[in-house]
Amino acid sequence: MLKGIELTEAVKIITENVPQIEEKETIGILDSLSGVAAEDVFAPIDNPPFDRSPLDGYALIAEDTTGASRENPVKLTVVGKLYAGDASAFELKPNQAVRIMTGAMIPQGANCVIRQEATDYGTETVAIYQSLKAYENYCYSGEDFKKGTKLISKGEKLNFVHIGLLASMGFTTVSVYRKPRIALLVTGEELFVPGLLLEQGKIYNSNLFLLAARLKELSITPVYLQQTGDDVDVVAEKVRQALAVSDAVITTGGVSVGEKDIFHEVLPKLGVDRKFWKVNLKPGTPAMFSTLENKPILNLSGNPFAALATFELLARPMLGKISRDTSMFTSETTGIMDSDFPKKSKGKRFIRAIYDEGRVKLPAGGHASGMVASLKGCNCMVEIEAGNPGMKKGDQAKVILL
Ligand SMILES: Nc1nc2c(c(=O)[nH]1)N[C@H]1C(S)=C(S)[C@@H](COP(=O)(O)OP(=O)(O)OC[C@H]3O[C@@H](n4cnc5c(N)ncnc54)[C@H](O)[C@@H]3O)O[C@H]1N2
Ligand code: MOO
Repeated sequence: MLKGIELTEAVKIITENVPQIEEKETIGILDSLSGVAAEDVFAPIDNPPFDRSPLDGYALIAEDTTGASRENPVKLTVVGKLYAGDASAFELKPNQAVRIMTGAMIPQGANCVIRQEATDYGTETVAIYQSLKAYENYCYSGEDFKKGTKLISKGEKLNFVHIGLLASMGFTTVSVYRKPRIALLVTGEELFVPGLLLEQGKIYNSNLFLLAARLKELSITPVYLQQTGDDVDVVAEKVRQALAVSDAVITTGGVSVGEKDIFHEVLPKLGVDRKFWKVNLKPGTPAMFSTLENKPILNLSGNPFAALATFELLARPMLGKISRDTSMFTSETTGIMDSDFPKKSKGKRFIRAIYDEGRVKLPAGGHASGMVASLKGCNCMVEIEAGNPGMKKGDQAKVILL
């Protein structure tokens, strides 16, 4: 088999040849979940916007409570009541208190709040059973964030915390980079749509669903999902259609050396600039990458695990670059093998596995690239370097987290 390029080289070629999304859009904050901030966001207000009570109790002047205890209470005159949401018009004088609820503005002149449990709950006058220090039980305006603070930086991926924060600043919309539009096209005359009764020689198309679901997990909704046979002209037309509506096209099947491995004919027909064919890894060796008018086409192997492995290794860096979402890049760790895994082939190999607190377990089922069932429960791939005859129990393994 023709020698391919190394994985690092393949990733470099991909990331150097895909454009980043430049278009920004202003969308509702809830719709921005998992979007990438296109601008810095500065707080337009202090939060909280006013000094407020953290307790249900009485706002008062700490100096009035000196020496107060249950045996020796201090009596203060209650001059009014403040609920959360009330605008305070009070100006407290010595020996006065205001009945106050959690979240209400602390009135002018008061410098602390006593919890109601340390009083007699009085309405005209209140007995104070405890001595307080100035600014005890006191929430300052701006203690969460000050007006002008940069709370979100351009390039940050927005999660539920960012969205809560945007709301707490009073924003209803936020500027994000447009989400990438990804097209998925799977090829193969043998493919049947799930739901139809299988005929002899046919299999259900699982790749389209596997990869579409994976994209969704990565917070990308594919814009084009198509299954087609092995007709070169039809596939070429579908790729054209897919490119017209997307930022990148990912396909599976038809990239190896068989007579129906049609992408060798489809790509020249489209007039693409093919950047590589074959990467020195298993599964998914015959992956191909091209660009057409600056848009990437990534052709992955048809075997479901090969498609998934190369999606993780090649498509995710591509998506990371396009979307500017750095969490799209896979992360690595190391773990100790719980069992042996002998490797026959000489080249680099990725196997499915389960990473759990520093240990790497292998699933019970088979590891062939056409096998899907044993993928269940797997959350990583172990990278076994070229030349390594296999992993032994107790070996340290390089783990790519899925
Ligand atoms: N003589 C050689 N034969 C093969 C070689 C080789 O070097 N010399 N390489 C093998 C390797 S490695 C791989 S990987 C496969 C890759 O083939 P393709 O990427 O061209 O994929 P297909 O032939 O179309 O399909 C492979 C396999 O996967 C099944 N498949 C395809 N699409 C789907 C789908 N959407 N859902 C589920 N399963 C799918 C397909 O039926 C095949 O069984 O080539 C080897 N051959
Ligand atoms: O490259 Mo393939 O190992 O059979 O998926």
